[in-house]
Amino acid sequence: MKIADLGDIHVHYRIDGDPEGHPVVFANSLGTDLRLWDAVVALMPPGVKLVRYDKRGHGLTDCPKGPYSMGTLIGDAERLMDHLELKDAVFVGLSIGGMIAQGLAMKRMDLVRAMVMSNTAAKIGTPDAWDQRIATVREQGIEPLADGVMEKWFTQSYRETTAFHGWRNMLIHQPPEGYAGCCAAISHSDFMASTAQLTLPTLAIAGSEDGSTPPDLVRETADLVQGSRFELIRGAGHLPCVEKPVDYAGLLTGFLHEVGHA
Ligand SMILES: O=C(O)CC1=CCC(=O)O1
Repeated sequence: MKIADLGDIHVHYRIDGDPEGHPVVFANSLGTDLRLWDAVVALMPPGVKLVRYDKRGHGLTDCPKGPYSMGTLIGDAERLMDHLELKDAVFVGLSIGGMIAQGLAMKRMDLVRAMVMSNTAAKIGTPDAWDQRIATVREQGIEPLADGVMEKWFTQSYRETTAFHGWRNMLIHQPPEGYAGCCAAISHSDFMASTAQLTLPTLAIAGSEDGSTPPDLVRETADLVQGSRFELIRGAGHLPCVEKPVDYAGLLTGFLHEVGHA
């Protein structure tokens, strides 16, 4: 197991692929840990260094008291990349991970050579809805939210599989403090103005049945970035890397070739 000591936080990360290869960094969504990328990582081409991590309050990373700010989450990604001496990465961010990607690309162009904005937006949800979610988690834990969240994450047919139960368990086993802390970070974030200033190779990916960041929202966000293109994965919800890993890995591999990373 790999843990980075960043001074005020211990961050769990994992490296697969070629240690000397071009870096690809994966940042996952709210309520998930780095296993989110297992199926996609297994399908990546040779010659790339695949780095993933658990954001604060999730997985095996420390869970400091919340609420967290998006700036702190971006700072964690930045400090982890500096710690691992990663530069010129393709940064793949899903949902809140995609918000981290947008913020990091704005702050540190030396770290982010290109980005994948997966199932994300410049602004996700409304502060009222996030406040309600935070209140529920603080009073009752994550379980009462789980069925509603699963309808956003997965299509009906995936929700009938055995594997589905593992993802539901992943959600409800996250520390409530960390989950609520990240909800607060999303609630207060609006990257509309800053993302509109970005110019870098960008692949936006949406899932046709995504109940959290529907395709039109992802497309609108991608349109803010000069150098972006948009791809839709059919038959997938908010986590197409889980539901359609072959399609997802195919898009990612094509993009890595385009930017000279594979
Ligand atoms: O859990 C959800 O509603 C989906 C989601 C929104 C932001 C994120 O990271 O995941």
